[in-house]
Amino acid sequence: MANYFNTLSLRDKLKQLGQCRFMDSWEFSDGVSALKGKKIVIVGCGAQGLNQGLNMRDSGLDISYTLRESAIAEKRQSYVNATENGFAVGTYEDLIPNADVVINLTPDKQHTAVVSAVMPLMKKGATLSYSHGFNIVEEGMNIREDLTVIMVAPKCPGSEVREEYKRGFGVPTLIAVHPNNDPEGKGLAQAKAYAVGTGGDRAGVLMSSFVAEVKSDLMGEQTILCGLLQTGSILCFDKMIEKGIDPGYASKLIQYGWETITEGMKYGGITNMMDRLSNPAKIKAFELSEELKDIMRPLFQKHMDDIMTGHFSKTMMEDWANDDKNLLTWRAATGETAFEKTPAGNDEISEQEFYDNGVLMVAMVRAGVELAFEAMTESGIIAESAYYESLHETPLIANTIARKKLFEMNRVISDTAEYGCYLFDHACKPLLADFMKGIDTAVIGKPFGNAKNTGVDNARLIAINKALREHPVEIVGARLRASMTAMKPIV
Ligand SMILES: NC(=O)C1=CN([C@@H]2O[C@H](COP(=O)(O)OP(=O)(O)OC[C@H]3O[C@@H](n4cnc5c(N)ncnc54)[C@H](OP(=O)(O)O)[C@@H]3O)[C@@H](O)[C@H]2O)C=CC1
Ligand SMILES: CC[C@](O)(C(C)=O)C(=O)O
Ligand SMILES: [Mg+2]
Ligand SMILES: [Mg+2]
Repeated sequence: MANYFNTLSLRDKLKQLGQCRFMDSWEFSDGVSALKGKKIVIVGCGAQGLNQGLNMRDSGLDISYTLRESAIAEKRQSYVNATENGFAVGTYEDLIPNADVVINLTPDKQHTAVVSAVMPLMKKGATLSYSHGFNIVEEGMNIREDLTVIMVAPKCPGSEVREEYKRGFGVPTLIAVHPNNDPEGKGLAQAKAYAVGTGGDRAGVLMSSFVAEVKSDLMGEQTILCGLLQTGSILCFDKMIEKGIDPGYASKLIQYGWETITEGMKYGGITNMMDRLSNPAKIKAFELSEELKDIMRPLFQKHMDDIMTGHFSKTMMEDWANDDKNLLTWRAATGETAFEKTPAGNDEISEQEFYDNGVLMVAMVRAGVELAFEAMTESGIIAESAYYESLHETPLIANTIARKKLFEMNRVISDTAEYGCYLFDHACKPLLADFMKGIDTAVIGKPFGNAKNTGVDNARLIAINKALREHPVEIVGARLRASMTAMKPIV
């Protein structure tokens, strides 16, 4: 199998990378009808499998789960997830031959083996679905010609897919039909119905391509979404300890700080997050983030380049072939970091204090979101997609750190995201070593500035506000957030 993206002509690469249209809510007026009464079988019952299945069943669809025989025999967690929630569970032989739609929600590493096993059992004209296109785009998996191949990719962790649905809403979702596998022309209707089933249509759906999803998803998760949050957590924590801040306080400031400051960003973009700081602190955060952008830009560009050329996927697949040696070593090392091992203290930290004492964290978030967005859009990924994979998803990942630190984040995200996160983190920490030497508690751990002297230069403040507000991620973000709010009352 050859990397599918690399087999495309430049023209086709650019066409598929640039495929992205924000769909109107009227385009979902048929609801789940294209899937109503169809036998839908999900392979795997993990982070995405369980939560997508629960939503689709609540939306009136016929859902059952197929698991590998060992998972059923040993009553593993996936078996418990499915059976405790009242779903029928069976082997591939039991369920796949009657399935109209097979949804592959196993880890990316397993896709070639799983798809090779289920494909011969699938009935003629059935549909195979993914929530991430790695297998098709990076591994070049060829699917039987009579099968339709679609993708419905929620832009968030599985836990949020369920929580948002229960709130009567959904999470932004990207849908796609593989151009090589749409023999009956039904792929789009089924993908739309699936997005309605998970609640994705209520939050906004991007009509995209397998290629655009893979390249943007990999970039987001490696850099701002997971990689930089991991690097930032470790560096900020270690700096506070070096400077004598109470370890319990430092641990708490980081663990809950990302969630709090990115909540401000969720509502009003980088502009609002920065506006939560005092004027002198905002100017300092802007200066730090400019410096961070200059230092980290080549690393963000390298990740984007390695994703585009297939170098990243090639090296990760080498680790798959090596029994995940790197992944497992890096996972264990993360568990040993001082931040991970220091419990959060009992100090009360007010919402505003997370901003005031976390100026460096604000600067890191701004730098990371803008750099990721810039690297993606410079490479032909459309702004809407780049927004979801940078600014939009950062607060959702920050929530996982608030639950149980980096361990929880890396458990909830896919193994593919986890691998890329460590790769970025290992390159980024040394890159920021000199920068961190100049950092003290004025920007992490203690309030910035002197409460008695809050004066700033007007012209400088105006120029900074303009730069923040006019960044393209803010322009597209304001539009997308407005349409998400407009969609909510339709529910
Ligand atoms: N994690 C997330 O939030 C997101 C994930 N995605 C994508 O969704 C897909 C699923 O990822 P995720 O939910 O993280 O996966 P998980 O690791 O959470 O779940 C994997 C499931 O697959 C089963 N499984 C593992 N290996 C095999 C195998 N060889 N054969 C059959 N079943 C197997 C596991 O069961 P058992 O081991 O018991 O057999 C488990 O039920 C991936 O393509 C991922 O990129 C997309 C968006 C976000
Ligand atoms: C950010 C990581 C992710 O892409 C996701 C939750 O969207 C993943 O692969 O887990
Ligand atoms: Mg993702
Ligand atoms: Mg991913």
